[in-house]
Amino acid sequence: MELEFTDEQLDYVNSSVEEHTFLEACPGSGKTEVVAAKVAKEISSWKKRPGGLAALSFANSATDELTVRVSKYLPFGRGIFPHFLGTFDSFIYKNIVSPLSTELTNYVGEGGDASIRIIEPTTHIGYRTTYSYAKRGRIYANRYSLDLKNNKLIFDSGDSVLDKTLGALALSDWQVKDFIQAKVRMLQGGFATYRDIECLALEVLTNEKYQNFVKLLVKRYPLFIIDECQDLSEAQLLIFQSLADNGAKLHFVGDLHQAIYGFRDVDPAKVKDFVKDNNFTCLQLTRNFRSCQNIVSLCGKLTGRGNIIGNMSWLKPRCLVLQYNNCPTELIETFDEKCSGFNNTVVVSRGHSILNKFQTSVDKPTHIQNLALAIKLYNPKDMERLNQSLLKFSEFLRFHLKETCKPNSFNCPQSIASNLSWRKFLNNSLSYLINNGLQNVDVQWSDWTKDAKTLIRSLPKQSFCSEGITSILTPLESVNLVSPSGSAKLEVASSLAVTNKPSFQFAKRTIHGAKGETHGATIVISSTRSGGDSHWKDWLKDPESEAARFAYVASSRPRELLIWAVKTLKLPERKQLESVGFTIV
Ligand SMILES: Nc1ncnc2c1ncn2[C@@H]1O[C@H](COP(=O)(O)OP(=O)(O)OP(=O)(O)O)[C@@H](O)[C@H]1O
Repeated sequence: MELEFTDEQLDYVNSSVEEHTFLEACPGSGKTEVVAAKVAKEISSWKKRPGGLAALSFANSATDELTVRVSKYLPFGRGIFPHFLGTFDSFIYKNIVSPLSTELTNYVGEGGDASIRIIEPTTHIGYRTTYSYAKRGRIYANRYSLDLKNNKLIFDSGDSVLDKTLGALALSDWQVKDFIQAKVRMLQGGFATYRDIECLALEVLTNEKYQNFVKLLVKRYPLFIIDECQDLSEAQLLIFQSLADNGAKLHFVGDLHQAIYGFRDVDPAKVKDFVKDNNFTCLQLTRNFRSCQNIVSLCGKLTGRGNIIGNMSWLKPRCLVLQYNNCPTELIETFDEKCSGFNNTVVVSRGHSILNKFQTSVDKPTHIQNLALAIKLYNPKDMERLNQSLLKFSEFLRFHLKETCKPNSFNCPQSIASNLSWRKFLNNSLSYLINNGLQNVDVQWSDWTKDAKTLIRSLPKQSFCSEGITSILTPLESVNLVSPSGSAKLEVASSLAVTNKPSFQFAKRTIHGAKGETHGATIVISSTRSGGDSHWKDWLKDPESEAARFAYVASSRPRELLIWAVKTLKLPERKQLESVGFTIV
């Protein structure tokens, strides 16, 4: 269906590319469509060849979506070159760091190819500090990055306890040197994390030595359009500051009220300052085409934003609070009843542990429990369960293969080009494991694990594994699987306690996973205790906080019905929720 753009949307599509511009887009405002129309318009009338524009997103899925929509506006067969549509990470890797990789790292490569290999912080590699720290042994050089602006180390290993422990250390100069030297050795060996690539890009942009390169880079890419700009970290803002200082024009598009990546040093206040300091022209999209006004008004109160227009208001309440005594799963039948008739109901919560309650009694499955859950949930006739099953199996494999994986792709290793072939492999493997008896979970963990070990070791030899997949499965040939600690004599099925309730068909997402989605009805589950960012009281405490933004992102997903499921309320608490616009059921 062709959209008729609103005046606000057209203002952005027709905006000048000779000025820095910030398009503040409320939820459901058709931001992706508007950005696609803008990119296509600029491509069609582009006068700065051989330069091109760079339209950057933060996830591969967002880039794919943008590319499809841009192509729709362009004449058939029209290529994208000299323009760049891709992720921020791939842009700086390909256009800033790769051309200078040997100069930056001393990595000479092989056969004239000095491409740096990207690795994840969780990968085990041979580069470590010389000394041990915090009783955690020698630290892998890909577990941390260097914060050049503030002159400190940032620990970002994916293991929050380790990160906290190491982050709290008061390091002496010789210790900092040890960390830096390990990092230098890793870079010299041709490996880097995406955060290292950011550091190297900053080095290029700020070191006078590379001034001519930067001048050419800005000629090559005089315009940057950045989607979801609220997710820009401090280091990424520094990169854009240097590009702007050298003459590039920036278009930021996003919603500062949807910034939920505080854990990776993202602070929307910094983006706001950047926009102000660089005199951006500010435009707004204030029409929400997704949600009815009842939901839009409530969301406005969460983050103190009141000028958004939604779809038609309903007289019947569309924002409900349901109460549970101990566990939100008590409400499964009420959810069914309240959401019947709405397409696409999704249960959303801050973390996985609440969502897992709707599936299993295991809060944080270990890798062997992931394998058993994958087997137990496998059902090719039920897409939701099949996806859960493939995901759990891919997590099990990721743990054992230690490969660097692509995001949002069922942990598909970087070296496997096709996500689809990886998914097929996961499916074939599960079906192989099940056909060979692993679906019998009415046995003790010790027996089940023994069988699982034999079958997993034989996986690389199966005919459904392509050559590429077989080569990365080598670690499985000698894999050792053991029962979850203290559970060897317990029955697998009962200790997993997977919910088989057929009526509970709703999809489940964390708030991060639900970002950008549209639902018919959204059920947001609050945790039982406040004090973090997963409880409704945390969400209502301060409209400027990240907790409020979590509630905002989750609650702005539904078209028709928003439910918050909370632990039994006292009278003042009921009043508090009613004052935001909820009807307490
Ligand atoms: N001018 C328009 N007229 C009618 N519908 C529109 C218009 N612009 C956008 N829409 C519709 O609005 C809906 C929401 O758009 P979209 O999902 O792109 O929102 P978004 O801005 O990316 O939201 P969020 O930031 O919450 O992810 C889509 O179904 C889109 O087709």
